[in-house]
Amino acid sequence: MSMATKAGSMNVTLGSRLSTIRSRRVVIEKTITSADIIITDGKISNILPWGKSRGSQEQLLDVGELVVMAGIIDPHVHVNEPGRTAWEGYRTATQSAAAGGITTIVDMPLNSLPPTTTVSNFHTKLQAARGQCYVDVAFWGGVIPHNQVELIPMLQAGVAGFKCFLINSGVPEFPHVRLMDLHSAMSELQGTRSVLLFHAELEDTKSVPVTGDPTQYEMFLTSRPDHMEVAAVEMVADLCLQYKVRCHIVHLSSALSLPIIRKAKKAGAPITVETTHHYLTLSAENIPPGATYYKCCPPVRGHSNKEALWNAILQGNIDMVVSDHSPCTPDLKHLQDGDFQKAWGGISSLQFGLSLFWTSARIRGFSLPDVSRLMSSNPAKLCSLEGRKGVIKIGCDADLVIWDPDSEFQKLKAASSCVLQLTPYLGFLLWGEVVATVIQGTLVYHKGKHVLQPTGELILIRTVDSPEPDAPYY
Ligand SMILES: NC(=O)NC(NC(N)=O)C(=O)[O-]
Ligand SMILES: [Zn+2]
Ligand SMILES: [Zn+2]
Repeated sequence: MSMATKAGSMNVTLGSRLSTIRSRRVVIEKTITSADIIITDGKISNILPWGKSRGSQEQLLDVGELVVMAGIIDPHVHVNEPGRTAWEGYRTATQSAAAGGITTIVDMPLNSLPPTTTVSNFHTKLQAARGQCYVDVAFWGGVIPHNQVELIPMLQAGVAGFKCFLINSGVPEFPHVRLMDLHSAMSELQGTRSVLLFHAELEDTKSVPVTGDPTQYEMFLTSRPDHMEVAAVEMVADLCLQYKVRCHIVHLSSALSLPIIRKAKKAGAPITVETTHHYLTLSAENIPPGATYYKCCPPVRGHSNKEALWNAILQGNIDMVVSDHSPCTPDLKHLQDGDFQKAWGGISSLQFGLSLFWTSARIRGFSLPDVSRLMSSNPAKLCSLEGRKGVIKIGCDADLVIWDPDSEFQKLKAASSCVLQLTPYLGFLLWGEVVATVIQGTLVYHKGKHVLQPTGELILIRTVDSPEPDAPYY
């Protein structure tokens, strides 16, 4: 369903200044209401009943029945620039985000070279991002052994919080932490209101090495059993209760860890948890031999685990749904030999998150306000983006996503180079066959003007003051 047919009188030249956005379906917290969203100097200044705006008609964008809601915030994105830009850079990552209705991404501290583990490395990262962002970008700092002296300075420099690994991260320059490192990091962070994110898997020292055919997905899955996550989550929950520092479990893959998190929350631990689109969309039973583009850590597990994750979200036991967009160049995925043990662990889904989630959520009893809570407001709270001073967010002030949740399912079409350029096979082999809701447009705001980015072909509507044809907004 194209924007035009469903929208009202779109009598505004895209890329112009807007003072009102009118819709019959504006998602505001738990409600969906007909409203006029009033914009003053690029910020939402008021929300009036539908039709009540006194703004000029030329600056009115009436999107009819299309849904308008806060842009998606994805707090788990690996943008590997500088250093591994060929895996993913800011230009492609933020174009892909805009193509999928995501208006803020929070960039993980690893896979770029250098990793964001010192203030100086953070400044290198910021330098690399400037001038390439099509949506807003905030940044996580990294906790690794012996860098606790860098934590407060990184916080003061503007990172949104911190991330650490409890198991090999896959890149040598970001070593995982041991318990003693966590005690020093948590002591540093006590009282700062910051947050520490955990890749929660612990090496299984007791287990016998898994042998067998490395092209069989089952062998890889057996090598990373649920109890590696359960043991890690138990350790995080204990630390969280001990230090009362906000802790967040990233990419929860196993539902078996959920009772621990629920119990810790009840005991007063400031702990939250996310799961990802691939754990909610894919299941182990359907992963063919050698299909290493499905490899991620922790692994995609079985169908019944996937159903348990969906139930946990419905019951409010999982706080948010994110991408864990972790791309690499196709050669690193060992597509030729199909060796799951050797292949890079990471799945690219940034552009497709909202479509993937809504495609299943809409038939599982979720409402649009649920989507906004799970994919915008809760992630915003995680990263303290709701106005905490000091968190650096660069890019343009991207605000809203406009879409048609009732659109016929269509084959997901990679609109931006992020999925196509870097992982041509992976993007399509993994998601190309998925039919899902397509996002119509993302409203981004730049230098006094709103730009509606229709997705599909991701046409960047130039703002009148952008120097060259597809200049980045920032
Ligand atoms: N270095 C990575 O990007 N790792 C990521 N890889 C995955 N998830 O397979 C992650 O989030 O752990
Ligand atoms: Zn991880
Ligand atoms: Zn990750």
